[in-house]
Amino acid sequence: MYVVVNAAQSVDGKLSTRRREQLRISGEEDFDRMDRIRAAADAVLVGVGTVLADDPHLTLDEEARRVERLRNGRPGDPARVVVDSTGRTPTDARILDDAATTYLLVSAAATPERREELSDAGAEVIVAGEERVDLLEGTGALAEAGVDRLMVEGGGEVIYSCFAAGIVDELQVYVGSLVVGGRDAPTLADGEGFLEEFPRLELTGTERLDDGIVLSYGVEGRA
Ligand SMILES: NC(=O)C1=CN([C@@H]2O[C@H](COP(=O)(O)OP(=O)(O)OC[C@H]3O[C@@H](n4cnc5c(N)ncnc54)[C@H](O)[C@@H]3O)[C@@H](O)[C@H]2O)C=CC1
Ligand SMILES: Nc1nc(O)c(N)c(N[C@@H]2O[C@H](COP(=O)(O)O)[C@@H](O)[C@H]2O)n1
Repeated sequence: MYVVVNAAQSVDGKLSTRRREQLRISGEEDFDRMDRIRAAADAVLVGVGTVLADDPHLTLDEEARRVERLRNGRPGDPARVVVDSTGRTPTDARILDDAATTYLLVSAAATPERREELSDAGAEVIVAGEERVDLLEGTGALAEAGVDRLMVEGGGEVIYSCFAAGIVDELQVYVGSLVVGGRDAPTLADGEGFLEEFPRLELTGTERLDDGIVLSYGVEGRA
């Protein structure tokens, strides 16, 4: 499976404010670029923190659906994936509507009753891990379900875990021209943080879009 992480951050590395409310960092050109990455993916993944904060839909806009998905011979939207150990995704979340398949990666900590409720709400529930979702196991199950190319949109906890699990092949970051600040505001990679064996990146491209810049990286050690 090929994994591409895409996110938008402020100049000081924040994904949103300390209140964790959705913050528009990208402009129109960058949202179009994001849509093209979504269109090329078999599935788009976020953490439950993002679902609770943003209630995202994670579908394509009409133009991306028409041009990109059809061009790749795969009409329709990519699947949606939520990393959600205990099954906190609300059953009326937009991500559970019938616009596309939605996989919920839960752990054994999600009760059978909660798994059934989420399944009744339309989710394909996959159990991976004991306490927290085990991303290697979870992405392995997604690969078995036919996901060859996965886009990770965030937030900071899940992006960190993807790097820690060693599954990231490519990182694209849009750096918007604003300062957000706040020691408790989510950043591109939160979690525990690395003390050694930092993921090393190779800068593969830069592009000015809107009033910001896209930085593209490959991850060293990934073919
Ligand atoms: N600017 C951007 O591009 C984006 C911004 N955001 C922002 O990020 C914020 C949400 O980010 P976070 O709070 O970091 O939440 P998150 O979306 O990264 O979800 C983290 C949660 O997922 C669950 N989880 C289960 N297994 C896990 C594992 N193995 N590793 C990590 N998490 C696991 C935990 O409950 C954890 O708290 C919101 O403010 C949202 O608006 C989110 C996506 C993109
Ligand atoms: N690329 C990007 N730029 C921003 O400025 C953002 N705030 C985000 N957030 C992500 O986009 C999701 C919204 O998806 P829908 O429009 O609901 O499909 C949100 O949940 C974040 O993942 N991304």
